[in-house]
Amino acid sequence: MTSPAYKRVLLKLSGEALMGDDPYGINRATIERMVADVSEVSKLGVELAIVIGGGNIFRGVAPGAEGMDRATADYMGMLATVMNSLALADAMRQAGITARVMSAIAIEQVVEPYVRPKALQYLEEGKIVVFAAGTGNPFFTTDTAAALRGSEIGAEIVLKATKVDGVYSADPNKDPDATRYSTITFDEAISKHLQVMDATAFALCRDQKLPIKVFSIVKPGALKRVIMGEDEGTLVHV
Ligand SMILES: Nc1ncnc2c1ncn2[C@@H]1O[C@H](COP(=O)(O)OP(=O)(O)O)[C@@H](O)[C@H]1O
Ligand SMILES: O=c1ccn([C@@H]2O[C@H](COP(=O)(O)OP(=O)(O)O)[C@@H](O)[C@H]2O)c(=O)[nH]1
Repeated sequence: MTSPAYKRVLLKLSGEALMGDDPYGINRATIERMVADVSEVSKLGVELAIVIGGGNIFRGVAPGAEGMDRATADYMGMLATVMNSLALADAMRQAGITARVMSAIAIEQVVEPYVRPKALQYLEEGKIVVFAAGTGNPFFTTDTAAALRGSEIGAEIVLKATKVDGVYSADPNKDPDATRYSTITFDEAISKHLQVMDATAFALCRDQKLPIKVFSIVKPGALKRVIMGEDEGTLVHV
C-alpha cells in the first residue's frame, strides 16, 4: 500500500460550498460528505488542521453588507466562520472523530481560544483542529487565515478545497474558454491577478515556501487523491 504524501496539512474548506444546492446556510448532506472525506484521510494518519470559511452565512463584502462599516461586516463574517466550525466539529463528533475548535477572537464560553502550542499538541495527539474566526482581523479572508495557520503549525501544504477543480487562466464560472493549470508559480498567479485566492494568501505562502493545492470539494475522492500525492487539481508553488 502506498503511503500519504504528507504528514501534516492545512485544509481550507470553502464556506460557500457548505450550502450545497441551498441558497444559504449549512446543507446537512454536504457537511456529512465533507466529514466522510476528512475522516478517510485522517485514518491514514495524516495530521489535519482545518480552516473553514463563512461565505455561506455572511460575507463582509456582500450586497447584504452594503452601507455597513467594513470592519463591522468583517467581524460578522468571522462569527459566521465560528458557526461553521462548530457545525463541522459536531458533524465530526457524530462520525466518531475527535475535533477541537480554536477561535482567533475571544469567545471563551463557546470555543477555546487559539493558542499555538495547544494546537500543536492536539495535532500530535491525532485530533483534528478547526481554526475558527479566520485571522481574527477585518480586511482579511479565511484563505489568508489558512496561509497563516498553515505556516504557524508547520504544515507541508495548504489544501484549498473549493467549488472549482483548480486554478484556471480566468474565472471558469465566467469564461468558458478558461484553461486549467496543472502547476503554476506564486509569482505568475499574483501577476496574472488570478482570483481563486487573494493575493495576501498567495504572498504569505510564497514567502514561507508553503505550496498550495487547489482542488474541487465536490469531486468524489479528490481530497484522498491529493493526500496520496496523485495528479489532482492545481499545485501553486515557489
Ligand atoms: N483563475 C481562476 N481559477 C479558478 N477559479 C477562479 C479564478 N478566478 C476566479 N475564480 C473563482 O474563485 C472561486 C474560489 O474562490 P473563493 O470565492 O474564495 O471560494 P472559497 O469559498 O473556496 O473561499 C471559484 O469558485 C471561481 O469561480
Ligand atoms: O481573517 C478573516 C477571515 C474572514 N473574515 C470575514 O469573514 C468572511 C467569510 O470568510 P471567507 O469569505 O474567506 O469565506 P469563504 O470564501 O470560504 O466562504 C469574509 O468575507 C470576511 O468578511 C475576516 O474579516 N477576517
